[in-house]
Amino acid sequence: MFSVTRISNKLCPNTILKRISNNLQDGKSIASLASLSETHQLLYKTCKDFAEGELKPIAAKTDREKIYPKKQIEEMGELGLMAVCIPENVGGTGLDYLSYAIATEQISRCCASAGTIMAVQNIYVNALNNFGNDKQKEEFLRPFTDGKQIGSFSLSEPGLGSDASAVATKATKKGSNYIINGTKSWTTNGFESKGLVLFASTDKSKKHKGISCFLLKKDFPGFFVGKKEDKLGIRGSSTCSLVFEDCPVPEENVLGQLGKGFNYAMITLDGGRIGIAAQACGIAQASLELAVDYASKRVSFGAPIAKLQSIQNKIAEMALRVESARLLTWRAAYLKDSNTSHTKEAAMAKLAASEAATFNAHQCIQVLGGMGYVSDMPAERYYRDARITEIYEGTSEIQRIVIAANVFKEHGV
Ligand SMILES: Cc1cc2nc3c(=O)[nH]c(=O)nc-3n(C[C@H](O)[C@H](O)[C@H](O)COP(=O)(O)OP(=O)(O)OC[C@H]3O[C@@H](n4cnc5c(N)ncnc54)[C@H](O)[C@@H]3O)c2cc1C
Repeated sequence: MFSVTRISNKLCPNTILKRISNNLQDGKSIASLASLSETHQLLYKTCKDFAEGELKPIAAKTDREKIYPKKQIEEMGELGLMAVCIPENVGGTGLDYLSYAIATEQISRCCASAGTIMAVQNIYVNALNNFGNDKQKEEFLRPFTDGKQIGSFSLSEPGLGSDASAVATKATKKGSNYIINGTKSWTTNGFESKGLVLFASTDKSKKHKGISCFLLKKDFPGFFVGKKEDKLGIRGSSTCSLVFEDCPVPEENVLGQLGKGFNYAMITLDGGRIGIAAQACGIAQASLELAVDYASKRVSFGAPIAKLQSIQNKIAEMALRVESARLLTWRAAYLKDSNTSHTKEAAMAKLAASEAATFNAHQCIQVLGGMGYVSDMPAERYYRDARITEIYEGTSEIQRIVIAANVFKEHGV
């Protein structure tokens, strides 16, 4: 069995990713889109080995029994995967976004549920890091970097999803507190998380300019967790509604500036979409690998089905889609790392990768025939897991709107 402690001790006194982070700071090499730096290759191999040793064996049970993979998430925390792009001085791993994309793909290739938990946790810490003050970082970020405590990011409501400006949850100032009332839906990690980034309206008349962002702990009075949703896929990751009934939040828990919540959500989701694109690449890659392996072994009409041109066409198309999607994902990460605008590129990456994941999982089942349709093989799980990547953090329809708006802008229209 792969051991986090063993590999950490062998390679460095802290965690392997911290060592990688030091290499990056030494300026040894910067990632290019054509070939990964030595550092990123080492990260890739570490995450791949971990995921194959620790996540692949539990992925089917995690899905079937809807189990939160606590031990494995804590190990991912030890590896530095729960705060990948957070500076070391607040407990993070201090790596770049390309590293985050590489790591998320490898985790999701073996267990998409773990990939979801990791992606949303990284969104939570990134929001804290980008918009929080020092005191908020000490309370809501540092203790959330090692996988022992995780966080959630709650924007959606029963009446809002794609239209993120329609926040109905209210935050009313009373003395030195804001009193929160309302219901949030679809909160990933909502069942296990101890910290929450919450969006609520402090001034409904200002529409999206009246949305603010708050930091909450699970034990605040008036904060209730609803039932876990019974989902098609990513069943090891919890999705819950959250209910707030006269929940007092101290005014020092406003994240950033009042009325800037909508901007913060959009900026955070630009980065988050790169993570979901990477997750989708992982599912697309796993589907391709399974189809190739099966096609080389399954004999029909006296020869492996890999010899059939119709199977070869499917494999070619699957490989093309996942490699194209990965390049778009790495490009978006590279632009983010270069502090360059990446809204269009993140939307393109998410759109291409999520559609590659659903396409590849669909074709994988076709290549496996009947064996693709039963849970003895992971193809049907890939098919179910892939589907969410076209929905959360902006549906495919919304990604197309974002891309088109940016293309028109580029052309001065
Ligand atoms: C498993 C899961 C986990 C999630 N995790 C989180 C989380 O952690 N935090 C969080 O805040 N949210 C989360 N979400 C919510 C998710 O982001 C929303 O479900 C998603 O944004 C879509 O919103 P909706 O479900 O309200 O669909 P709607 O917005 O009602 O859309 C329904 C359909 O209409 C289309 N549509 C809507 N508006 C337009 C338009 N203007 N043009 C074209 N088509 C349009 C959509 O593309 C979609 O096909 C999660 C959802 C799921 C299912």
